[in-house]
Amino acid sequence: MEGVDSNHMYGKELEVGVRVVQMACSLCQKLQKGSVRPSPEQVISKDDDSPVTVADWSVQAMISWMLSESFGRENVSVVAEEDAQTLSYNTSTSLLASVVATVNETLAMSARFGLKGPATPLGGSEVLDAISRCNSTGGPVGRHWVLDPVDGTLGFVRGDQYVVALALIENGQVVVGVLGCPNYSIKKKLVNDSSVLQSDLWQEGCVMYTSKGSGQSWMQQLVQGDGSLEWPNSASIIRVSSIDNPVMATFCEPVEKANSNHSYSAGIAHRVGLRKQPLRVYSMVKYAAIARGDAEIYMKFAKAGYKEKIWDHAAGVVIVEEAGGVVTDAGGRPLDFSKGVYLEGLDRGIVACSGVNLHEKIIGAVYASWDSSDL
Ligand SMILES: Nc1ncnc2c1ncn2[C@@H]1O[C@H](COP(=O)(O)OS(=O)(=O)O)[C@@H](OP(=O)(O)O)[C@H]1O
Ligand SMILES: [Mg+2]
Repeated sequence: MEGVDSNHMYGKELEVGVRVVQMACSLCQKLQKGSVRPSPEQVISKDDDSPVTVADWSVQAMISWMLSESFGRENVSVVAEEDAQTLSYNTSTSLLASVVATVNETLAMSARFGLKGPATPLGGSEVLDAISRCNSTGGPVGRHWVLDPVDGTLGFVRGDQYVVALALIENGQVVVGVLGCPNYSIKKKLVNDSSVLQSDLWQEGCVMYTSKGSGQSWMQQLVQGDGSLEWPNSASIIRVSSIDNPVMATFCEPVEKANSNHSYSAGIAHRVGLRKQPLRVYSMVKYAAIARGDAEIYMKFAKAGYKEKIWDHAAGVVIVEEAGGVVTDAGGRPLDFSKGVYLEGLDRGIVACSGVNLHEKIIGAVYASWDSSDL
């Protein structure tokens, strides 16, 4: 019952990654549940109409700062979703103040997560600097951290599923993946005792992680309350589902029709004989569900012209693969993380499956139906 330890390849990167993602989840939970939950005016619309909140900027600042501290600023290249422009406007003083307060409150808990915080609280310019440093564009050479501070921001704002996603790419390959899922519970063992509420048997939130080539993905509980993170820790190996009969399979897809064509995926589902209603879930929790065997298929077919970003997939893909699953584009080719910020050359969409049989069926159905679709 122990997680991958620091003797493992990428041991230090994995350990620091898990620690900072745990800390980031704690930050997000406080914001999502607490009195400081973002008010509507603190949910800002970006140029692509997607929302951004204090949580997105605070997580990015905190993780960027911690990675620099742990590996040396000059060695760290981070490709991440947010920039600091909006926060730097004169009109954003109170927004920046909220971010700075949230970052410092979180960094003050560093010791509980086995990390070292700053000697004195960070100022506004240091926080802006930490966010802006994550402007790397990645590429085929060297090491690049890839961060989606809050993936599924809509889910976060609505009190639903979201993740903190951190990955490390080395020479174009995803080598470490960490997914923090604050609202995706771990089911504890069922207890045959009527005095115990079943709802008390669920532990809130989990963190999944892996390193490439380990052949194993792991899941641990989210640190709750005043708890501390132990490492190597008590974690469980997760494995994809063994179901390969389409009749029994569950498929998941994005909640928003704007992000994936629901009627096209329904057509694919019909062709391969999937019977269950789709599980519509915000964020990379869809990859998490495949990795731990709660669903068998994840399909995403974005509108023509939309370019998928590496931070929306990197951590989820490696965790699914190491848990025994298959992830490709809709043409059946591996996703290419070596081309910078975007998954360049992506063919039609993304298909993640628990095994090769289901995967072959879905890809076959895409080839058989694409020309008659309006995508
Ligand atoms: N037009 C369009 N098409 C496809 N994908 C888009 C599009 N616009 C945005 N995005 C990206 O989708 C991320 C959310 O994807 P999800 O799978 O979680 O979708 S959904 O929220 O469940 O509908 C979302 O991630 P976050 O911004 O981190 O929430 C975006 O990066
Ligand atoms: Mg995202």
